[in-house]
Amino acid sequence: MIEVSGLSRRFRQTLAVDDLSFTVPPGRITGFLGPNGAGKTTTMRLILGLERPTAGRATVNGLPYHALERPLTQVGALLDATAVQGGRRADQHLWWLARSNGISRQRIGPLLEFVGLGDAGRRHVGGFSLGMKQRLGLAAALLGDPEVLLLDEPVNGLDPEGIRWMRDLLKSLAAEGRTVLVSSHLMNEMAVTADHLIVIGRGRLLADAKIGEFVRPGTSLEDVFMEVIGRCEP
Ligand SMILES: Nc1ncnc2c1ncn2[C@@H]1O[C@H](COP(=O)(O)OP(=O)(O)OP(=O)(O)O)[C@@H](O)[C@H]1O
Repeated sequence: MIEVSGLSRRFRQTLAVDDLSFTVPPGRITGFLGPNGAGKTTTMRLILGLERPTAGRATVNGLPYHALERPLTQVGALLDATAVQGGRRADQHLWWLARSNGISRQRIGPLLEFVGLGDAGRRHVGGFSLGMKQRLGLAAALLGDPEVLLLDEPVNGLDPEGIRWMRDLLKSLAAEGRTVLVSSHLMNEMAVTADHLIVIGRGRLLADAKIGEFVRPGTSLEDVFMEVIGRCEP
C-alpha cells in the first residue's frame, strides 16, 4: 500500500507536486498518467525518499521510505533505467544492490533469466540497449521480492514482445496481491494494463478512478485523457 497525503515539492519557481493525495492499494495495477512535466517522476522520487517533500508525506506500508528495514525487500522501483554504472556487469550491479539489503546472491541468476537477460549477465551494462537496461532495471526492482512496485515508464524501449511480457508480468504481480504503480505515456497500453488510474497535471490530482469509470463506452482512454488534462491548462 502506498499513501500520499498533502504532498508538495517545490523546485525554486516550479511547484512540481502540488498538495497531492491518493492511495495505491494492493491487488491491482494503478496507472499513473500525466503530460510531460506533470510531476509523476517527482512524486515517485518523493515516495522513494529520493526527494524531500516541501509539505505533506508519502508512506509505503505505513512508513516513510527511510524508515523501512531492508527497503528493497518491501518496495522495488524502476525509475531511470539508464542511470546504471556502465562499467559494471549486469550480475555485479544486482549483487551490489542485493548485498546492501541482505538478499541472497542465489536470486540473481534466475532473475536475470526471468527478465530475458540470462545470456547477458556477465556483460557490461554500458553496452546494453535501452530495452536491455529496462529489463535489468526490472530485475533490480524485483530483487527483494517486494510487495510494492513503482515503475516509471517501464515499457520504454521494449520491443512488442517485451511490451506484452511486461503487461502480463504486471498483471500477475497484481494478481499475487502486490501493489503496482506504473506510469506511461502510451494510452493504448495503459488501457489494456491498468485497473485504476491516477491522473495528474501541473502537480495536481485531476482524476482518481477505476478505468471503467474513467473511459466511458464509445470513448478511448486517449480521448478522455486529453479532455481531462485540457481542463488544467492555464
Ligand atoms: N531537480 C529538479 N530541479 C528543478 N526542477 C525539477 C527537478 N525535477 C523536476 N523538476 C521540474 O518539476 C516538474 C515535474 O517534473 P517531473 O519529471 O516530475 O514530471 P513527469 O510527469 O515525470 O514528466 P515526464 O512525463 O516528462 O517524464 C517539471 O517542471 C520539471 O522541470
